[in-house]
Amino acid sequence: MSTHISAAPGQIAPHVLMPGDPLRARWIAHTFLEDVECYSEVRGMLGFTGTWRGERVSVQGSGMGQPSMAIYLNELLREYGVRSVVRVGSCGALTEKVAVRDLVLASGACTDSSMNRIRFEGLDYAPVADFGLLRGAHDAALARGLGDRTHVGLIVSSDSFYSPRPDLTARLVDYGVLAVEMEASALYTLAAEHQAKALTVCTVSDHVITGEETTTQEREQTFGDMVEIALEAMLA
Ligand SMILES: O=P(O)(O)O[C@H]1O[C@H](CO)[C@@H](O)[C@H]1O
Ligand SMILES: O=c1cc[nH]c(=O)[nH]1
Repeated sequence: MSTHISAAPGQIAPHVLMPGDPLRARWIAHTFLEDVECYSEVRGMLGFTGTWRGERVSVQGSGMGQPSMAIYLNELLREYGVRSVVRVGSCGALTEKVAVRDLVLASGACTDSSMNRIRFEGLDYAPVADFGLLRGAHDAALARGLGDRTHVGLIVSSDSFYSPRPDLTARLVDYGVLAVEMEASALYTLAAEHQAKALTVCTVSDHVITGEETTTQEREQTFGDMVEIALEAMLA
Protein backbone atom coordinates (compact mmCIF):
# COMPACT_ATOMS: atom_id res chain seq x y z
CA MET A 1 0.00 0.00 0.00
CA SER A 2 1.31 3.44 -0.91
CA THR A 3 -0.16 6.76 0.18
CA HIS A 4 -2.67 6.99 -2.67
CA ILE A 5 -2.82 3.42 -4.04
CA SER A 6 -4.02 0.50 -1.92
CA ALA A 7 -2.42 -2.34 -3.94
CA ALA A 8 -0.38 -4.99 -2.13
CA PRO A 9 3.21 -5.61 -3.34
CA GLY A 10 3.10 -7.52 -6.64
CA GLN A 11 -0.52 -6.60 -7.41
CA ILE A 12 0.48 -4.00 -10.04
CA ALA A 13 2.07 -5.22 -13.30
CA PRO A 14 5.36 -3.72 -14.60
CA HIS A 15 3.41 -2.33 -17.60
CA VAL A 16 0.66 0.22 -16.95
CA LEU A 17 -1.89 2.11 -19.05
CA MET A 18 -2.82 5.48 -17.52
CA PRO A 19 -5.99 7.29 -18.59
CA GLY A 20 -6.81 10.52 -16.76
CA ASP A 21 -10.38 9.36 -16.15
CA PRO A 22 -10.75 6.54 -13.58
CA LEU A 23 -13.99 5.45 -15.25
CA ARG A 24 -12.10 5.09 -18.54
CA ALA A 25 -9.65 2.91 -16.57
CA ARG A 26 -12.57 0.69 -15.50
CA TRP A 27 -13.92 0.51 -19.08
CA ILE A 28 -10.46 -0.37 -20.45
CA ALA A 29 -9.90 -3.10 -17.86
CA HIS A 30 -13.29 -4.74 -18.40
CA THR A 31 -13.29 -4.34 -22.20
CA PHE A 32 -9.74 -5.32 -23.16
CA LEU A 33 -8.32 -7.43 -20.30
CA GLU A 34 -9.05 -10.88 -18.88
CA ASP A 35 -8.93 -12.05 -15.25
CA VAL A 36 -9.38 -8.46 -14.05
CA GLU A 37 -9.02 -7.46 -10.38
CA CYS A 38 -9.47 -3.97 -8.95
CA TYR A 39 -6.45 -3.26 -6.71
CA SER A 40 -7.30 0.28 -5.58
CA GLU A 41 -10.29 2.53 -5.08
CA VAL A 42 -8.55 5.17 -2.94
CA ARG A 43 -10.19 8.57 -3.64
CA GLY A 44 -12.09 6.91 -6.49
CA MET A 45 -8.89 6.81 -8.58
CA LEU A 46 -9.43 3.24 -9.77
CA GLY A 47 -6.63 0.79 -10.58
CA PHE A 48 -6.96 -2.66 -12.15
CA THR A 49 -4.69 -5.55 -13.12
CA GLY A 50 -5.54 -8.20 -15.70
CA THR A 51 -4.01 -10.00 -18.65
CA TRP A 52 -3.83 -9.13 -22.35
CA ARG A 53 -2.79 -11.95 -24.69
CA GLY A 54 -1.51 -13.75 -21.59
CA GLU A 55 0.66 -10.84 -20.33
CA ARG A 56 -0.07 -9.05 -17.06
CA VAL A 57 -0.91 -5.38 -17.44
CA SER A 58 -2.41 -2.76 -15.14
CA VAL A 59 -4.63 0.26 -15.77
CA GLN A 60 -4.36 3.15 -13.32
CA GLY A 61 -6.31 6.43 -13.45
CA SER A 62 -4.02 9.45 -13.17
CA GLY A 63 -6.58 12.17 -12.55
CA MET A 64 -6.38 15.51 -14.35
CA GLY A 65 -3.26 17.67 -14.49
CA GLN A 66 0.43 17.16 -13.82
CA PRO A 67 0.29 17.30 -9.99
CA SER A 68 -2.23 14.45 -9.92
CA MET A 69 -0.34 12.44 -12.58
CA ALA A 70 2.88 12.95 -10.59
CA ILE A 71 1.37 11.58 -7.39
CA TYR A 72 0.22 8.30 -8.96
CA LEU A 73 3.24 7.94 -11.21
CA ASN A 74 5.75 8.52 -8.39
CA GLU A 75 4.06 5.79 -6.36
CA LEU A 76 3.93 3.38 -9.33
CA LEU A 77 7.62 3.92 -10.12
CA ARG A 78 9.02 4.12 -6.59
CA GLU A 79 6.87 1.63 -4.71
CA TYR A 80 5.49 -0.84 -7.24
CA GLY A 81 8.43 -1.32 -9.64
CA VAL A 82 6.57 -0.15 -12.74
CA ARG A 83 8.82 -0.07 -15.83
CA SER A 84 6.66 1.21 -18.69
CA VAL A 85 3.65 3.51 -18.81
CA VAL A 86 1.47 4.53 -21.72
CA ARG A 87 -0.94 7.38 -21.08
CA VAL A 88 -4.19 6.82 -22.99
CA GLY A 89 -5.78 10.24 -22.89
CA SER A 90 -8.05 12.68 -24.61
CA CYS A 91 -6.73 15.90 -26.12
CA GLY A 92 -7.89 19.03 -27.91
CA ALA A 93 -6.73 19.57 -31.51
CA LEU A 94 -4.99 22.92 -32.01
CA THR A 95 -4.56 22.79 -35.80
CA GLU A 96 -6.76 21.99 -38.79
CA LYS A 97 -4.30 19.25 -39.74
CA VAL A 98 -5.82 17.18 -36.91
CA ALA A 99 -9.49 16.14 -36.71
CA VAL A 100 -11.77 14.99 -33.89
CA ARG A 101 -11.23 11.24 -33.19
CA ASP A 102 -7.78 11.31 -34.82
CA LEU A 103 -4.90 9.82 -32.82
CA VAL A 104 -1.91 11.84 -31.61
CA LEU A 105 1.29 10.02 -30.59
CA ALA A 106 3.18 12.58 -28.54
CA SER A 107 6.88 12.48 -29.43
CA GLY A 108 7.45 15.29 -26.92
CA ALA A 109 5.50 17.52 -24.56
CA CYS A 110 5.87 21.28 -24.11
CA THR A 111 4.33 22.74 -20.99
CA ASP A 112 3.25 25.94 -19.26
CA SER A 113 3.66 24.24 -15.87
CA SER A 114 6.26 25.39 -13.35
CA MET A 115 7.01 21.81 -12.27
CA ASN A 116 10.07 21.36 -14.47
CA ARG A 117 11.19 24.97 -14.01
CA ILE A 118 11.50 24.20 -10.30
CA ARG A 119 13.01 20.74 -10.89
CA PHE A 120 15.69 22.05 -13.29
CA GLU A 121 16.15 25.52 -11.74
CA GLY A 122 15.25 27.33 -14.98
CA LEU A 123 17.00 25.01 -17.44
CA ASP A 124 14.68 23.95 -20.29
CA TYR A 125 14.42 20.17 -20.13
CA ALA A 126 12.76 18.56 -23.19
CA PRO A 127 10.38 15.78 -22.06
CA VAL A 128 10.25 13.12 -24.80
CA ALA A 129 8.63 9.74 -25.40
CA ASP A 130 10.49 6.43 -25.38
CA PHE A 131 11.41 5.81 -29.00
CA GLY A 132 10.66 2.05 -28.90
CA LEU A 133 7.14 2.65 -27.56
CA LEU A 134 6.57 5.47 -30.05
CA ARG A 135 7.71 3.34 -32.98
CA GLY A 136 5.63 0.39 -31.74
CA ALA A 137 2.52 2.54 -31.42
CA HIS A 138 3.03 4.00 -34.88
CA ASP A 139 3.55 0.54 -36.38
CA ALA A 140 0.38 -0.67 -34.61
CA ALA A 141 -1.62 2.28 -35.96
CA LEU A 142 -0.40 1.62 -39.51
CA ALA A 143 -1.20 -2.10 -39.21
CA ARG A 144 -4.78 -1.18 -38.24
CA GLY A 145 -5.15 1.05 -41.32
CA LEU A 146 -5.17 4.19 -39.18
CA GLY A 147 -2.19 5.89 -40.85
CA ASP A 148 -4.28 8.75 -42.26
CA ARG A 149 -5.75 9.48 -38.85
CA THR A 150 -2.55 9.16 -36.79
CA HIS A 151 -0.24 12.11 -36.13
CA VAL A 152 3.20 11.97 -34.51
CA GLY A 153 4.51 15.19 -33.01
CA LEU A 154 4.57 17.68 -30.18
CA ILE A 155 1.75 18.35 -27.79
CA VAL A 156 1.45 20.85 -24.94
CA SER A 157 0.63 19.75 -21.40
CA SER A 158 -1.20 22.73 -19.95
CA ASP A 159 -2.08 23.44 -16.34
CA SER A 160 -5.22 25.21 -17.58
CA PHE A 161 -8.09 23.44 -19.31
CA TYR A 162 -9.70 26.87 -19.70
CA SER A 163 -6.67 28.75 -21.04
CA PRO A 164 -6.21 32.36 -19.87
CA ARG A 165 -3.72 32.93 -22.73
CA PRO A 166 -4.90 31.36 -26.02
CA ASP A 167 -2.48 33.71 -27.80
CA LEU A 168 0.44 31.81 -26.26
CA THR A 169 -1.06 28.46 -27.29
CA ALA A 170 -1.32 29.84 -30.85
CA ARG A 171 2.38 30.69 -30.74
CA LEU A 172 3.17 27.08 -29.89
CA VAL A 173 1.10 25.95 -32.89
CA ASP A 174 3.36 28.11 -35.08
CA TYR A 175 6.20 25.93 -33.82
CA GLY A 176 4.48 22.64 -34.71
CA VAL A 177 2.47 21.77 -31.59
CA LEU A 178 -0.55 19.66 -32.61
CA ALA A 179 -2.74 19.28 -29.55
CA VAL A 180 -3.29 20.16 -25.90
CA GLU A 181 -3.75 17.89 -22.89
CA MET A 182 -2.65 18.09 -19.26
CA GLU A 183 -0.28 15.29 -18.15
CA ALA A 184 2.34 14.11 -20.68
CA SER A 185 5.16 16.46 -19.66
CA ALA A 186 5.16 15.14 -16.08
CA LEU A 187 4.87 11.55 -17.33
CA TYR A 188 7.90 11.86 -19.61
CA THR A 189 10.00 13.70 -17.02
CA LEU A 190 9.33 11.31 -14.14
CA ALA A 191 9.80 8.24 -16.34
CA ALA A 192 13.21 9.60 -17.36
CA GLU A 193 14.12 10.21 -13.71
CA HIS A 194 13.38 6.55 -12.95
CA GLN A 195 14.85 5.08 -16.17
CA ALA A 196 11.37 3.85 -17.12
CA LYS A 197 9.69 3.97 -20.54
CA ALA A 198 6.78 6.27 -21.31
CA LEU A 199 4.52 7.29 -24.15
CA THR A 200 1.35 9.34 -24.52
CA VAL A 201 -1.29 8.23 -27.02
CA CYS A 202 -4.28 10.57 -27.21
CA THR A 203 -7.58 10.53 -29.05
CA VAL A 204 -8.78 13.97 -30.11
CA SER A 205 -11.92 14.62 -28.07
CA ASP A 206 -12.52 18.19 -29.20
CA HIS A 207 -11.28 20.79 -31.63
CA VAL A 208 -10.11 24.10 -30.28
CA ILE A 209 -10.51 25.81 -33.71
CA THR A 210 -13.80 24.36 -34.98
CA GLY A 211 -15.48 23.83 -31.59
CA GLU A 212 -16.48 20.27 -32.51
CA GLU A 213 -16.52 17.96 -29.49
CA THR A 214 -17.33 14.45 -28.30
CA THR A 215 -19.63 13.57 -25.41
CA THR A 216 -18.64 12.53 -21.89
CA GLN A 217 -19.80 8.99 -22.65
CA GLU A 218 -17.66 8.88 -25.81
CA ARG A 219 -14.57 10.11 -23.92
CA GLU A 220 -15.11 7.45 -21.27
CA GLN A 221 -16.05 4.44 -23.38
CA THR A 222 -15.28 4.70 -27.10
CA PHE A 223 -11.60 5.51 -27.56
CA GLY A 224 -10.69 1.85 -28.13
CA ASP A 225 -8.20 2.23 -31.00
CA MET A 226 -5.74 4.09 -28.77
CA VAL A 227 -6.03 1.41 -26.09
CA GLU A 228 -5.24 -1.44 -28.50
CA ILE A 229 -2.39 0.53 -30.04
CA ALA A 230 -0.98 1.25 -26.59
CA LEU A 231 -1.24 -2.42 -25.55
CA GLU A 232 0.47 -3.55 -28.76
CA ALA A 233 3.27 -0.97 -28.34
CA MET A 234 3.89 -1.98 -24.72
CA LEU A 235 3.40 -5.75 -24.84
CA ALA A 236 3.42 -7.19 -28.38
O1 LIG B 1 -9.14 12.34 -20.87
P1 LIG B 1 -7.91 12.50 -20.01
O2 LIG B 1 -7.00 11.34 -20.08
O3 LIG B 1 -8.26 12.87 -18.57
O4 LIG B 1 -7.06 13.75 -20.61
C1 LIG B 1 -7.54 15.07 -20.83
O5 LIG B 1 -8.82 15.31 -20.29
C2 LIG B 1 -8.74 16.07 -19.06
C3 LIG B 1 -9.43 17.38 -19.26
O6 LIG B 1 -10.77 17.21 -19.61
C4 LIG B 1 -7.25 16.23 -18.77
O7 LIG B 1 -6.82 15.21 -17.91
C5 LIG B 1 -6.65 16.11 -20.15
O8 LIG B 1 -5.30 15.75 -20.21
O1 LIG C 1 -6.68 19.20 -21.87
C1 LIG C 1 -7.52 19.07 -22.77
C2 LIG C 1 -8.08 17.81 -23.08
C3 LIG C 1 -9.00 17.71 -24.08
N1 LIG C 1 -9.36 18.81 -24.75
C4 LIG C 1 -8.82 20.02 -24.47
O2 LIG C 1 -9.17 21.01 -25.09
N2 LIG C 1 -7.91 20.12 -23.49
